[in-house]
Amino acid sequence: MDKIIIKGGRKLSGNVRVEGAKNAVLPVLAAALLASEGKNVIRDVPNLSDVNTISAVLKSLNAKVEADADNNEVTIDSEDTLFSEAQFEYVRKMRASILVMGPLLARNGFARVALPGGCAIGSRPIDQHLKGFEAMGAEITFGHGFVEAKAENGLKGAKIYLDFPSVGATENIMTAAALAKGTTIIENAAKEPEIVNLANFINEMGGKVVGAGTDSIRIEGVSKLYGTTHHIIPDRIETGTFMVAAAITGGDIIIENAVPEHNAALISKMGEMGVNIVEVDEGVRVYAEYPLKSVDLKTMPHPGFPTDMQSQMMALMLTATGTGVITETVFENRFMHVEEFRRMNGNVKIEGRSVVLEGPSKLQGAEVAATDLRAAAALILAGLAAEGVTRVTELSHLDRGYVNFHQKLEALGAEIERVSSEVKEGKKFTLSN
Ligand SMILES: CC(=O)N[C@H]1[C@@H](OP(=O)(O)OP(=O)(O)OC[C@H]2O[C@@H](n3ccc(=O)[nH]c3=O)[C@H](O)[C@@H]2O)O[C@H](CO)[C@@H](O)[C@@H]1O
Ligand SMILES: C=C(OP(=O)(O)O)C(=O)O
Repeated sequence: MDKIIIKGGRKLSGNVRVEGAKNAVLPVLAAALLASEGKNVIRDVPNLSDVNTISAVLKSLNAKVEADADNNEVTIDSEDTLFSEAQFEYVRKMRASILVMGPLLARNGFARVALPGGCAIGSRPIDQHLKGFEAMGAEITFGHGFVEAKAENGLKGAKIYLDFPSVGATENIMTAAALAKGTTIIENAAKEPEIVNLANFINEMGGKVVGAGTDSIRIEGVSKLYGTTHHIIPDRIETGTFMVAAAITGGDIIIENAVPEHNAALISKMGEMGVNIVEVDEGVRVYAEYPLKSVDLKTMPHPGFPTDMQSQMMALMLTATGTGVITETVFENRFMHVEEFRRMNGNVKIEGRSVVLEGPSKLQGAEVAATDLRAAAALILAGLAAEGVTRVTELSHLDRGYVNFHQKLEALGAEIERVSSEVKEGKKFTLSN
C-alpha cells in the first residue's frame, strides 16, 4: 500500500503546469463512441487511472483505443459495430463509466449498463439521465444490477427539464441527442466548463449543439458523426488545488495553463481570505502571507463554488483566523475527510450539511487515510502546513485525478515523498516526528 509522507513547514515557490481536465476527458472519451466513421484523436489527455478505466470500458465495447501517454494523446476508432453492455467491473471502479450510455443508445438503440450505486460522497442516483432518455423515447428497465434503455425505433428529440443541473445527466443526454431524430432542448442544464468542452467536441465531430455554458442547451440530431482531433481543457480542480497549496504554505507560485474564468468562484473566495491571485502571461500567480481570515462558503453547481474544491478549501480554512462555515449542497455526504482533519488537530465539527471551523488550528502531522479523491489532495495540503510528519494512505483515490501530484509539490519545494509498502521510508530525506 503506497503512502505519501510530508514534512510540513516549507513555503512553496516556482512554476507548476496543470494537466488536461479529468472531468472533461472522461465524457469526451465516452462520446468518441458516437463517431461511426474516422478516428478520434484526443489531445492533452492526463495520464490518470480514470483514463485507463474509461479506455478499458471503450475496448470492452469493441472500440479500438491506442494511448500514447508520452504525448498525452488517445486515439479511438469506433467504426465497427459496438457492443451494448458496460460491465460492473468498470462502473464499480469509476462512476463516470455510466457516460457510455448516451452514446451507445444513440449508436445501437440499446444500452445495458451496470448500476453505479453509491460512493463515499453520496448515493448519486441517475434518475435524471434516465428521465432524459425516456423523454427521447427509450424504454427503461432494471434487473440483475443493470439498467437497460431500449429505443427500437431510434431516439427522438424532446424537451427535457432537469430537476437539478446534473453534470452527468446533461452530458449523457447531449450525447444521446446528438444522433437522435429532431431537436432536443435541455433546460436547467449544467453549465460547467466541461459541458462546453463536450459540446465543442460533438460539434467538431459534425454535430449541432448550441447553448452549452448556459442553462438551455439545444441539440439538433444529425445522421452521422465523424472522427476528429480535439484538445481537452485544463483541469480547473487541479489548478484550484495548487492555488490552495501556495496559500496554505504562505508561498508564491505560478500555475501555468490555468484558465482563471473557470475558477471565478474559488478565486473570489480565496481573495476574501486574503490570498493574492493575479493573471500573468503563463496562467495565474498565487501568493499569500499569514494570517489568512476565515470565510463562509457554500458549494453550488457552476458558476457557484465547486464541490470538488470543498475539502481542499477546508484544509486552507483550518489555517485561517476566525470562524468559518462550509455548507455542502451538491452531495449529501462529502464530509468524510473531517474526521481525518481532526486527527491532525483540526478544530472542525459537522453540523448537518455544514462544518464549522474555529481557527486557526495548530495542525499536527498524523497518519491519515484518504476517503475520496479530493480528500486525498486536501490531506496532503494540510500536511504541507502541519507541524511534523503526515502520512497519507489510500492513494488509489489520488491517482484517479492527479498526475504526479507529489513530484509537482516537491518541485515547488515541498518536503514530500511517496513510498510503496516494500520500500523503506525516508529514502529522500530524514523523516521523524
Ligand atoms: C466525472 C465528473 O465529471 N464528475 C463530476 C460530476 O459528477 P456527476 O456528474 O456525478 O455529478 P452530478 O452533477 O450529476 O451530481 C450532482 C448531484 O445531483 C444528484 N443527481 C445527479 C444525477 C441524477 O440523475 N440524479 C441526482 O439526484 C447527485 O446525487 C448529486 O447529489 O459533477 C460533480 C458536481 O460538480 C463533480 O463533483 C464530479 O467531480
Ligand atoms: C467526485 C469526483 O469525481 P467522480 O464524479 O468521478 O467521482 C471528483 O472529481 O472530485
